[in-house]
Amino acid sequence: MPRRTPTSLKDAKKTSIKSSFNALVYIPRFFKEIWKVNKKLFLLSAFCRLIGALLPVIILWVGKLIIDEIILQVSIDNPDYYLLWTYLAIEFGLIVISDLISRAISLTDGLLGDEYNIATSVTIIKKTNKINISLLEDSEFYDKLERARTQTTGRVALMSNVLGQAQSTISIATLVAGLIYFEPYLIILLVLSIIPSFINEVRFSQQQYSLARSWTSERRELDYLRFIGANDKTAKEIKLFGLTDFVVDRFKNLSEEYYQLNKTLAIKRSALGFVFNVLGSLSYYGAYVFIIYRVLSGAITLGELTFLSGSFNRLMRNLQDFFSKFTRISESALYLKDYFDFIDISIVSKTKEDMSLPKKIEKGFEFKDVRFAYPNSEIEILKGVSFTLKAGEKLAFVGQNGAGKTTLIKLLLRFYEPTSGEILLDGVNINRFNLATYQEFFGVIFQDFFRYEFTVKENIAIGNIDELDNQPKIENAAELSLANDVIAELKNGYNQQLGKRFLNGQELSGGQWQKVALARAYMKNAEVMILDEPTSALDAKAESEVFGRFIGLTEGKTSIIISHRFSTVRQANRILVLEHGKVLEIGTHEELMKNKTLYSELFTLQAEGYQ
Ligand SMILES: Nc1ncnc2c1ncn2[C@@H]1O[C@H](COP(=O)(O)OP(=O)(O)OP(=O)(O)O)[C@@H](O)[C@H]1O
Repeated sequence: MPRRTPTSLKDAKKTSIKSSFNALVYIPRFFKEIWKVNKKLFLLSAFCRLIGALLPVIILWVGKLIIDEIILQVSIDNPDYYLLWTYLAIEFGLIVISDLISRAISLTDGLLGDEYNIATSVTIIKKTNKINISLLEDSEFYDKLERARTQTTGRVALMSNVLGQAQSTISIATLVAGLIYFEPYLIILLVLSIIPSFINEVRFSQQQYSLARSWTSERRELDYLRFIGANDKTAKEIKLFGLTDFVVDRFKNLSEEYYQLNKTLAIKRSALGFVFNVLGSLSYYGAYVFIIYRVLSGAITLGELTFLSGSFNRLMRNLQDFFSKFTRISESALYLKDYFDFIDISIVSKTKEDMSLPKKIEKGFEFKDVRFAYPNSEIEILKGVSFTLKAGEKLAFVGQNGAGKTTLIKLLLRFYEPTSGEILLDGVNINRFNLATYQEFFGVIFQDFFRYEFTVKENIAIGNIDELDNQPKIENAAELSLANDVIAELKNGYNQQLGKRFLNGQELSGGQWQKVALARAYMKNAEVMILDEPTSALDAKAESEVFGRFIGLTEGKTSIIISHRFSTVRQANRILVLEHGKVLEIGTHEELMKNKTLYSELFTLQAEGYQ
């Protein structure tokens, strides 16, 4: 893992305040998405918030009426308490409604948040699937994906905050109206009490976001270290090689760095926050003194005093909350930008995908002087590769580790585009076909196939998930790949959960996993079959049997086999020997043996090893 130069707080300040305000433009789109998720719930939440916004001023007003009524009744000879008890009953009713409303708000927010969460997770998974592999392997892009993925809870909080903000705005407007009606001068004190803490909040939340953002890849590294440090897959090596301290030190050093930067920021934020809050309290008491003075001079009633001081206090808290939420919103809106940036990534092909795929391959594939370097890499992996894969032919790729065999497959499958040269199918450049339908053409098992911790049945059906319920087809595929013997030993047969992550899961050996994965290749009747070292973990007998079946079954089918075992390779119609990204030789086993170059040398070497 290459480490970047440590990011300081200063570096982290790069994202400007302006950009945080700019990010607010994503809010309407965000709400459009939430609206689409559940309209009824959204309307219910908005309605509750409207009621919740009006209640504070009404409660304060009823409080004023109660006090004034008490004073009135105390001062007269024949008191009548009917109105007083009525006011009290109304206030009680309002308090009950207020509680009900706030619970309804958190309930609707929670439910809406959960639904939105599910919807965005699905969107991210679907989008990731559409994005080209080359982009997924790019670390900058990966960081974007990570931010989009991990900020799901942040987005839910954002929704509550924005809705809460709308509620606060109405609440504030009604309280301000009351204040203006009785004592307009109080507004000046209110503004004075609020501005400093607002500036403080904006500044620090901005820095917080910038810090978190600039540390995306380090946080990814921390996650990775946490994963390898406490994981069943790595436990063997970590214990055996005594790697615990190495991993712990690396984790501690990196997290300590982040912790320190965060700590500095948090301390500064709290200290300044305290100072500004004291300023706020000062102005509140200034207002209080002013109101008391007005009562003493007979300008306003005691009831109005409670109303005004209550309104002022509430307003100040509401405004502080409003501004701190505002900064939190603009901070989360920046994450929103990451999310929309991710889902907006253009997946339009650079070329016109206007040709229709042949129903059946007529001539075959042709690589014409294909050169290729992986994105962000200077190293040319393929250096002018030319060959043909004829329709119905079985071609084997042979070559040393890193020669570029798998890379050839990745180009054929259009995971990447050649840097120069072209790949043709029946004379048409493959990038002229619709990508999804083109890829449908292939049945591929990679050497680093994924071990899905699902049931055996699902693991096999992954080769053609539409056939998940087609048990005979799954069993047939398992038989062809020899996985049926493995499954026969499992307690729950085809329904056995694989892997150790979930309850009652059963772990398989490397070779057993390979047999299960291999069965995927037989799940669809693909035009082209590609097996990239599919038998490396099988014992010699099993391998020969697997290949015997494969050859028999794919008779007349175009296929590619990559293998380091020459007993397998020799069964192919032709063999392509790749060396340092170039075609060294291509021909039948007999032809290559006669050539007496790399193939015959390696074949003889391996044959001797078996004697
Ligand atoms: N995603 C990638 N980004 C950058 N370089 C890569 C990537 N994948 C592979 N390479 C590099 O490309 C070269 C060829 O890799 P490739 O997997 O095609 O070799 P191979 O012939 O299949 O090897 P093996 O027999 O070990 O499977 C290697 O040097 C490897 O480091």
